[in-house]
Amino acid sequence: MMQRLRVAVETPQYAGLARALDYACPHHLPAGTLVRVPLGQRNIPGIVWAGAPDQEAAEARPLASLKPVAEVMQALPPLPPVWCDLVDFTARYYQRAVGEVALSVLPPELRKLDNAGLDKRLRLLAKRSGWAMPEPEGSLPPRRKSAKVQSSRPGPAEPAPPPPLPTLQPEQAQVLATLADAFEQAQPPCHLLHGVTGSGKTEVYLRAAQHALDLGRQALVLVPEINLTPQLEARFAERFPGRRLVSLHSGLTPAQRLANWLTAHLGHADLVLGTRLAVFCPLPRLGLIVVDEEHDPSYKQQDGARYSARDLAVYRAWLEKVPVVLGSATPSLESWQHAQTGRYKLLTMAQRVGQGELPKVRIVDMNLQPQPAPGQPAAPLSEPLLTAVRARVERGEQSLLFLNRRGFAPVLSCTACGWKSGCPHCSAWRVFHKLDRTLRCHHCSFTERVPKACPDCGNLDIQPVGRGTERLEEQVAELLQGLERPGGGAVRVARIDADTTRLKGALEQQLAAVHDGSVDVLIGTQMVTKGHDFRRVTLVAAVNPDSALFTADFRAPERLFATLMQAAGRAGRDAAAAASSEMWIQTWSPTHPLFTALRQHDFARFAASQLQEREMAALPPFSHLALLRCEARDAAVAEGFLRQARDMAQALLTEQAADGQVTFYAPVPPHVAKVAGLERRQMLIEASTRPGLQRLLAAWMPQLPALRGQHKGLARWAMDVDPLSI
Ligand SMILES: Nc1ncnc2c1ncn2[C@@H]1O[C@H](COP(=O)(O)OP(=O)(O)OP(=O)(O)O)[C@@H](O)[C@H]1O
Ligand SMILES: [Zn+2]
Repeated sequence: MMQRLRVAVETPQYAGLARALDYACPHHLPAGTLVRVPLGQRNIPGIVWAGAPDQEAAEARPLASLKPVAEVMQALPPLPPVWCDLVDFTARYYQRAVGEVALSVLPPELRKLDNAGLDKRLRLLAKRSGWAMPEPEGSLPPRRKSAKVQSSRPGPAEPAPPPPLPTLQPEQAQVLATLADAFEQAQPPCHLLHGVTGSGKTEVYLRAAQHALDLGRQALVLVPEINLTPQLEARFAERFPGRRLVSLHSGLTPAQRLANWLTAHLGHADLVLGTRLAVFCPLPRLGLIVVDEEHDPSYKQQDGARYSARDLAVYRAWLEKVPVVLGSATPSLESWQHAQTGRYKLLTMAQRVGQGELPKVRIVDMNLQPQPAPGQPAAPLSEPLLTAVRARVERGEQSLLFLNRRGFAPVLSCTACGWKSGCPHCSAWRVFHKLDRTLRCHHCSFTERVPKACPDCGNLDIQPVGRGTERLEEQVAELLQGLERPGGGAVRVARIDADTTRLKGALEQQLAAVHDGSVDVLIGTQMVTKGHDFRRVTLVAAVNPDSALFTADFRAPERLFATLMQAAGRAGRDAAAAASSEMWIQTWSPTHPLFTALRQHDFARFAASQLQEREMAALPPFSHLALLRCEARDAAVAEGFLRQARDMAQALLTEQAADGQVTFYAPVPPHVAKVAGLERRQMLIEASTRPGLQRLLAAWMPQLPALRGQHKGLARWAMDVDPLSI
């Protein structure tokens, strides 16, 4: 007999098809089953969704009128119920259609395959990896409770003997004892591991993962950036020979990503390391979630469903009743506040491994430095900093110079008429890249050759203004010319940023050169300040951190503090050299309290003062924000839409019983107002309670598509719940 099935399919946000669609099927299919269903002229992938049939839809579309499911993807076991719950929650919380979220977090390759194609892939993978094919009915391998069963399974490679384990530091041992308890609890708490840089957090993750594996479970480890996965992968692979380890991030080929996802979903992977998208990886034996550098903004997805993988990891751990560890030297103020109120369990590691000291912070007051002669570019490094770098080179130690701006110069300017290299499509400058002599817009990618003469007045003298990493590299190499390394040979300056690492394998190669000591001075963007365990770096310098001090975003200080602490943490990681390690800051605001706190390595004090300010201003975590963004060719259209949307919301609020206060701010342009020819505007909504905000959004968002017709030229809009930058 035909049955009614709800199927989640990917529909555009504005189609208004927020719910799953109904189809007919001759037999019952469990929720989570992958299917292909007809929609319009095509067959598209979908997922059977649980829940009571929609009364209204059932009346409007009787069973007999429903289209049948086109194909059941029997080759794959259904996605587990907790996975569906996580997707449901994500869709509800971040105000997106369930089908959109569900399908967008599957490997893209999976969505393309039919059952035969998938079956073929699975067989190939099973053969290559040496495991038995799943039963066609899709039964999962049973949850293994004992380690004995586990180890009898063939691993991917000939297991090498595991390396000897380091003796735990007392703080590490204490943290691990607490975590061991958590594994025993029916509903383990969320842990915030606040460990200073170099305190051995990774060792804690490794041991906790070991614990999960010993229980026959899988561990999921999230890192903020792709470029941190290879080194973490190497550390885990070395620690767990014979265990199956897969990574999940957007840098994999589609085929690799599918294979790794399948390995995890079928329960064959013991460890999954990945970036934010991995939080959705189905894991039938999940036993532990780790979120490394939990404060990192990369955990927030910036388009589609703008989810926070960190927050979802906490929710998922709660759903699956497994321990979760959020680790950071500079926790987000949201997590820190939860730890203060006892909602999260705070674990602290205040000591560096081997009693190593944290680097001494030196502030260079740029107001006191000699100014360049008129017409001359300013020197990138102040005299005292340059002297310190030279001394390191002569001692055979490494220095890391951090500048968060790539390219040669952020803008080119005509010395005669003042023309500047603006982007014709954006309200931004185009950056001068010297290597290929281009002007590139970092917002819309519009690229042109550098003009030979000023396009406005024909003057031949066009000069770079300001400095990016490419220029810093050139200038520093010049400043250090003639210097010799201890063993002989000229000083070597290298640069690592998004431009030098475009080619596959380039980053690994460049990092290897730093690790093996063939680089003396490393110049880089934020990319090099995170996570790396550089053993020979004894000096880190923030060349120009000031711009971040004075932006309008209320999170700017929190973010700058985290970045600088993390950068400082790259210095003196070898306990033997720790005492002479230094973090240098060149600034025009040397008395800024942020730098004072940094000097004392006092995160707690900094956090307390920030939280106090946030509380007074009713900002997160003391309020809850959503940001309605929209884009149109004409700014007035964008603003008109936002204003009408606001009126609608205010009308809804008077209908709803009050659940705290909700405040609407006026529509404003974001930091970069125009991108690729579209004007952007945004409206901030601030609510005193989370349920109050959620209730408003749930009633309001479905009404927005109806406004579209009244605002001709509106390109798109999106709601950003818990926005990270405003
Ligand atoms: N118990 C230990 N005994 C000896 N060495 C250890 C121990 N724990 C960690 N280490 C070593 O100390 C160094 C720093 O540890 P790790 O990279 O885990 O620090 P971290 O807290 O993750 O730092 P960051 O936050 O800066 O990334 C590593 O080289 C690691 O191998
Ligand atoms: Zn542009």
